[in-house]
Amino acid sequence: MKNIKNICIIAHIDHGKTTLSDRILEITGAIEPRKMREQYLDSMDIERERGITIKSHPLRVFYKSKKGELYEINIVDTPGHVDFTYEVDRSMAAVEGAILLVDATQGVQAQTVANTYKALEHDLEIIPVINKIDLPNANIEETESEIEDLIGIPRDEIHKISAKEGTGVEELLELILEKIPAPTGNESNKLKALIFDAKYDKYRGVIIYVRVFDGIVKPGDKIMIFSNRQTYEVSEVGAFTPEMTPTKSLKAGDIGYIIAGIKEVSLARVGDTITSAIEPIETPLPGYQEIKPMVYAGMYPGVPEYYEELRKALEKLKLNDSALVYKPDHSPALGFGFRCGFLGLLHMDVVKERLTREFDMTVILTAPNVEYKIILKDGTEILINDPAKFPEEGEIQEIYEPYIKLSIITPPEYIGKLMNLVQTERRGVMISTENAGHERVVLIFEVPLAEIVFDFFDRMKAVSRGYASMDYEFIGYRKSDLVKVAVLVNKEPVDALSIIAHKSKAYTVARKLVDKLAELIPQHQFEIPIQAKAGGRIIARSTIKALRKDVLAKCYGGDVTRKMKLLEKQKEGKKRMREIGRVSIPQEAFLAMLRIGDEDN
Ligand SMILES: Nc1nc2c(ncn2[C@@H]2O[C@H](COP(=O)(O)OP(=O)(O)OP(=O)(O)O)[C@@H](O)[C@H]2O)c(=O)[nH]1
Repeated sequence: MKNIKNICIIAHIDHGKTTLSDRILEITGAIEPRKMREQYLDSMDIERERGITIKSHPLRVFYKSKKGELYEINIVDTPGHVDFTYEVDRSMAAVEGAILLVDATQGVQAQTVANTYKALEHDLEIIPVINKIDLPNANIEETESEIEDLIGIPRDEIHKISAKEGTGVEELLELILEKIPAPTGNESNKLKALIFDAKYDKYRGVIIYVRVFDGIVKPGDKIMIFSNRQTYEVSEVGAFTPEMTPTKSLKAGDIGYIIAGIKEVSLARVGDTITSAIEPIETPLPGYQEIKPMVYAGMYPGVPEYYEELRKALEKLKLNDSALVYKPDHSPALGFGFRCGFLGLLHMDVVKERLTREFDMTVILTAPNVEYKIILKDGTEILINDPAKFPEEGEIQEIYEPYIKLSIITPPEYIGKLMNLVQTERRGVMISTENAGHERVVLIFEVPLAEIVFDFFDRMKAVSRGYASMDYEFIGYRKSDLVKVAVLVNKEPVDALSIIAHKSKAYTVARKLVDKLAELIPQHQFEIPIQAKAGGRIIARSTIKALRKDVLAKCYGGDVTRKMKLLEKQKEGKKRMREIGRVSIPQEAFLAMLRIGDEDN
């Protein structure tokens, strides 16, 4: 087993992870250069379009060292987005070492630091690597200072490469052999394997990505998934070369996949342990957690009759997305739908896009929310993630909201604007600042999660001209002074539009919300008042003036087909509207809350 090395690559988006993997595949001759791109990059369209990799395949290559010894190197991917922190953690539990890859033109970013700390917690051996040294604007010395200051690795240990041109990549492979410890574990022990990812395949069911710590697993074996005690018979095991290639077995130290007729990914969750059904181990691998959603939103079919279709689509999505949770819900305004939980806003967008692309479903999503903990006057504690279901003010004793530790890395010139954004606009409190090299500062804040789930990322990028990067972690619930702001359209409450706001901001938020709604809801034949109500009082009001014009008036004298077209167009538009009382509310209005910051940008 001493000739196996298992590693992950920690890198910020675009710092060159894929390019480095490609080069390694090429150098080790795992794949013909001509075939490489299409084969390796088989991730989802959405990921490509947004320029992020949520997760790609692990890789297994064989490398003959300069001394002539043959090694198996397994490279596991770590997703580069804060929504998927738990998956990063589990991927790290599957390996013994990490390559910390930093772009010489961009320097160290927040996510890179967070993931490096995580690697240190897992006791991984870290090899720091500066990439893109071929570029004329590479700032190698400054990047070295940043790595030294932020991570505490001396600069003479930092390796330099150009993943694009291949410079230093072979030396990097030698460094991996030299520095990364071989996996420990014993083939003759009982089977103990960690699930670090799972994908759903239409034809083959769930494909589990595993790291075997002890024992051997092969086709025909009966395995058990530890947390739910379900047993399955293994039909295939294999390695990622990079395409899935069946092997006779997977042994202690190996990374590979198992197929065992599992029907949905939620039965084989990331972090769970696989053991033998005949001779199970007693204690599972540490670190398994049920994934908990951070952000919730209501999801309703664009047309009410499509409820059943939406239910089926969500069921299918859930087959390969174990982090998605949903339960049936009903809103007086929007009818039957679902309350869905997501890991974060990126995850929410991915789900929404997949519904559109893969199932041709248009959905109405309400503004995302965090989950509040409420202590009622009678002492009961409840968790609420839907503002519409907030108890009456008179029943509430105390409200607690989730807080996060937010770290932002930025060039010093943007400190003022960022502090203003976090402290003045988002109720954040600064905890510390620290210099990293000469050109970067790390700012640490504590902020309510609710304040960053909306448009924080975009605002941060805007005020820092794209230079700041962020990362956050959940730190617990804190008592807070919050109120529900309900919205009435034409005197009727529209539950799906209600929001939770801090008391100090309720007036401003309510004002902006009613104004935005007045912009987004089209004029009708009558005047429509839009009111915001909090603590039993109307705190803001806006009015949509009555429409006097007849739509067909402008067609006067025109031919009948033109009139028909116009009416047809109106009908199309109506599909995306919801009738609340006598008022048609377009889908955008339900996300008005997300857009009230638009004019400040
Ligand atoms: N000049 C130069 N460009 C590089 C080098 N390495 C990567 N690049 C370029 O940097 C860009 C991003 O590289 P990727 O390998 O896609 O980065 P990544 O980290 O995999 O990005 P994500 O998968 O989106 O997280 C691409 O345009 C690469 O061609 C290098 O050593 N030199």
